[in-house]
Amino acid sequence: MKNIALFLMGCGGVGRQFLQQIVSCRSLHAKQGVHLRVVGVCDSKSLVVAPDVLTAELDDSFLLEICRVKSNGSSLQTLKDLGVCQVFSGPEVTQKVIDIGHLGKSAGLAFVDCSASAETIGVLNQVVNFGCCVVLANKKPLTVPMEDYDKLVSQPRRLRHESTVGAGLPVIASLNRIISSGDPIYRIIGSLSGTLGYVMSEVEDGKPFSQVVTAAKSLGYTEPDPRDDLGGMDVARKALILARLLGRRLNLDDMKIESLYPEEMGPDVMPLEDFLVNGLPLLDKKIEDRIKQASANGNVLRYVCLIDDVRCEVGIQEVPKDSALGRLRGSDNVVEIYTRCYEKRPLVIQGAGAGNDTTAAGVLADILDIQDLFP
Ligand SMILES: NC(=O)C1=CN([C@@H]2O[C@H](COP(=O)(O)OP(=O)(O)OC[C@H]3O[C@@H](n4cnc5c(N)ncnc54)[C@H](OP(=O)(O)O)[C@@H]3O)[C@@H](O)[C@H]2O)C=CC1
Ligand SMILES: N[C@@H](CC=O)C(=O)O
Repeated sequence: MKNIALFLMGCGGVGRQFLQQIVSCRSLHAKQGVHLRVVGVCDSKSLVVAPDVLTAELDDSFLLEICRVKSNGSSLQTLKDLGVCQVFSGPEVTQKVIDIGHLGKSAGLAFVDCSASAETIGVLNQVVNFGCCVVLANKKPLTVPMEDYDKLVSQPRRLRHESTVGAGLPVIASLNRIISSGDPIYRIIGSLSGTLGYVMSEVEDGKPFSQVVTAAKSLGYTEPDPRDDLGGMDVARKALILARLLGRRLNLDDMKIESLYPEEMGPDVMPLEDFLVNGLPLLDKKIEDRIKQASANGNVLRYVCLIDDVRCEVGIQEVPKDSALGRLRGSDNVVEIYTRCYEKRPLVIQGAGAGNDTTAAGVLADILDIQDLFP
């Protein structure tokens, strides 16, 4: 039986779904001759770890208890019946996580980043250096300045990040296959935000913007702060990840990013709760008017991402209702890839582009994909 040791960073909507999928896929994985051994889990403040990272694991009932505690909004410190597991909190957590990476060096260990933090890059770069694998749902480690990015991607066979673009859709895998076949990629165009896709199509159907954004948040489509989606930053990160995969040496600062909310409603000015309760309704009329105007022209609004040899940009565009982008509904993403082989008729990838379930499934598939790197 192949034994894959995992350490999970981030136990929010995606992280919990990931743990639940591991537990529910036990018999399937056993048939495939694989066992996923979760050795530790951390959130923003605490860490729970098995007594011996080389041999022990957090058992399934304990993993489900972690999910229960975290979904109640409690800290890992409130976990009862720890048995032989240990909990750490505060400033020592980061060093403990790095120590675990060091231990995992010989036996094989994958760090799974399901956080939404830019701060995990320090730990990830250290554990990559130790020889660990890294699997990401978190886009931020891939959109750091180039110097840190280069370190993270220095061992490409040990890095997987399918869920960072298009949730569970096979966007990265398809691009990697095209790149390795030597087929030049001329252009990528698409709608890569599940949240903005859902918001635009629901507002088109007559619902208020503020109500639809709140629904997208509760459906698990948005980032922890939906302004990351509404401000275009989340799509910009996805576009940057794709552009860097194509070899472009760009940073987020180089990109033009169009926002659906004004600066005075930004995270540095307005607390999240205030934005959700008071800020969002103030935007209803403006968005509704823009959508009506597009409709009067026979069009719909879509938040579009475009990457070619010179451009890497994201923003709102009016597109014909009956185009591939215009026909998108709900949280679906669509990506069109134009290459020498797909010159006139692009390779098109389409489907659910957000949600905890599909994202976690993408992470799980990435892990099974690197099983050959484990003893
Ligand atoms: N939902 C979706 O459709 C998709 C999501 N993603 C990505 O998945 C990631 C997770 O999203 P989601 O689950 O919704 O986010 P949540 O906000 O629900 O959860 C984030 C988790 O990360 C933890 N965390 C924060 N900082 C750190 C840190 N420095 N180290 C370790 N853990 C940390 C939080 O801790 P605490 O509990 O203490 O706050 C929390 O448990 C995001 O990066 C998102 O962009 C990617 C594709 C699709
Ligand atoms: N918030 C993101 C989730 C996936 O990356 C989106 O809406 O697409």
